[in-house]
Formats: sequence, structure tokens, C-alpha cells
Amino acid sequence: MTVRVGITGAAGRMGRTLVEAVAAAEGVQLAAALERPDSSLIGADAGELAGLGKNGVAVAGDLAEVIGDIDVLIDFTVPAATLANVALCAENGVAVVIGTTGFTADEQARIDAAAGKTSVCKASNFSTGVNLCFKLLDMAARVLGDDVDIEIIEAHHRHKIDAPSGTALSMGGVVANALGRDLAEVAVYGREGQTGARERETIGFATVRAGDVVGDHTVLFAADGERIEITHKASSRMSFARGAVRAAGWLAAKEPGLYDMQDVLGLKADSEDAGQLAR
Ligand SMILES: NC(=O)C1=CN([C@@H]2O[C@H](COP(=O)(O)OP(=O)(O)OC[C@H]3O[C@@H](n4cnc5c(N)ncnc54)[C@H](OP(=O)(O)O)[C@@H]3O)[C@@H](O)[C@H]2O)C=CC1
Ligand SMILES: O=C(O)C1=N[C@H](C(=O)O)C[C@H](O)C1
Repeated sequence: MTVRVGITGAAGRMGRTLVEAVAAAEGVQLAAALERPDSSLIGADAGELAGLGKNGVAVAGDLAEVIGDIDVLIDFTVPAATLANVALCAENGVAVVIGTTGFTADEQARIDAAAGKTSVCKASNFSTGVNLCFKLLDMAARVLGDDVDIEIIEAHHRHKIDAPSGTALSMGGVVANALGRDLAEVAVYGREGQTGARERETIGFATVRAGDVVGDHTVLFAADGERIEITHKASSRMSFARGAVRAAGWLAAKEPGLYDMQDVLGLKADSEDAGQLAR
């Protein structure tokens, strides 16, 4: 069976890469591409926007008009748009792959509720490498325990609108969970002025926004006398897009529920909690 895919934000950085990734993948077919209703790109050819040449899919402005043509929606936009799209997909039994980051806890609760009606796969990062790093981080935190200071450093391009990145927050969630800490209580988002000495249980976040950095993440485990750094560097958005398209093909056959990329990659078997936190 060929899975019919819709892509929102089809002219965005990830949207264009997703159109390219769908064209290169087997078992999926681009059935709809969407932008804002008032976008000057409505009616444009989605393949041409992605630099592939015409593919015959005209950019639409209203998800309700094309929802019957798709099995899975892939959404990498902004939280408000994603939430509206997820609600419509849930009403129509269409599965959703969510790559958007920057949701509040209340917004996440709305996604959780929608996952009671349709299948949803949400991940802060769809690259295989980052999902492997989540597993490595879980192991490192469990082995190193309370003997290290943990800091998370991330860098992204100048256009990114949320901070810290969703991936950095997921990494913080994985290590906090492994150590039995509550990230909301121990996270320190940047430091300035008379901060006082570092408290061992805190998990620090540092954010860099500059140029065209696709996405770099380092988790530093620092002890007296040695340091371990687990780093992932993305050099192409295709690493995220390929994973999201793989997730779309996988999700089409799933029962309603909330899944993540750890489910898609089969990485949950020996550490349920690490995967749950990787959303
Ligand atoms: N999970 C993962 O693996 C990854 C997640 N991301 C996340 O994906 C999201 C998008 O990133 P990126 O592609 O770089 O961003 P872009 O700004 O390049 O693209 C966002 C797209 O969404 C559209 N959009 C914005 N607001 C609305 C709206 N209200 N209604 C409809 N469409 C809207 C934009 O249109 P317009 O230009 O008109 O505003 C644009 O086409 C971010 O949250 C980012 O963090 C990114 C990479 C990987
Ligand atoms: O906005 C981006 O570009 C990215 N966002 C995601 C995040 O917030 O973690 C994933 C990736 O790092 C790129």
C-alpha cells in the first residue's frame, strides 16, 4: 500500500526538504502540500518549490479541503498551526507526524488528547543519530550518576524562534530521568551575574544562535579530573526529513496513540522511559 502524505509549511526550510525526502522514499507519495491560506505561494507547484521540478501537487491553503486525500500529515511549522492541524486530523482519523518544537505543557496536553483519537508520532528530532544519542545519554547518566556536573550546549541558525531547542530539552529530560531528577526543578536556562557556585543536581542549558548552523547538540558530563562529551552535529536537514518520512510510513498502520522516533526505530525495548522523554 502506498501511504498518501500531506506536508504543511511546504515552502519552509523543513517543508521543502520533506517534499524532497518523500520523492526519494519508497511506499509514500506526496498527495498534498500546504501553506498559510493568504500565502502568495498558493497554487505553486510543490516540486518546483523544493527544487525538484514539477510534481503536479499544487500548494493548498486549507487543510480541510485536502484532508480526504491523505493518510498521514507531516507537520513542521509553529505550535499554533500544528495544534489546529492536529485537531482536524484527529476529527478525520488522519495520522500526524509532528516535528514542530516549542510547545507549552498545556499545548502538549492537547496533543496527548488528540492521540486518543488518531495515531500521532511526535519527536523533537527525527534523525537516527540524535535518537541513538538519547540512548547513549541514558547510559552515561546512569553510570556517572551524581559524580558529574551536566551541561547541555546547543547551536542553531539565526532564524530559529524557540530556545532551548526541543532536542536539548529532550536530552535534559533523558538525563534527568536517568538520575531520578525532575527537569522542571533542576534546569538552569543560562547564567548571568552573581550566580553563586554550581549546585551538583542542576542541569544547565546554553544556547547559541548564529549563521546557518543546522543543529549542534553537546551534553557535557564533567567530573574532577575528566570530562565526557556526547555530541551530535547535523550538517543537512535531510537527516531530519528522512526520519520523519520513515515515521509517516510506519505510523500509517498504527492504532491511535502517542508514539515517538524511538518507537519507529525500535529503540524502546530495554529502556521505556528514555524513549518517552525523547519527544
Ligand atoms: N523534529 C525535528 O526533527 C525538527 C524540528 N524542526 C522544527 O520544525 C519547525 C519548523 O522549522 P523550519 O522549517 O526551520 O521553519 P520555517 O520557518 O522555515 O518553516 C515553517 C513553515 O511553517 C509555516 N507557518 C508558520 N506559521 C504558520 C501558520 N500559522 N499557519 C500555517 N503555516 C505556518 C511557514 O510559513 P511562513 O513562512 O508564511 O510563516 C513556513 O512555511 C520548528 O519548530 C523547528 O524547531 C526543525 C528541524 C528538525
Ligand atoms: O529549528 C531547527 O532548525 C531545529 N529544531 C529542532 C529542535 O528544536 O531541536 C531539531 C533540530 O535541532 C533543528
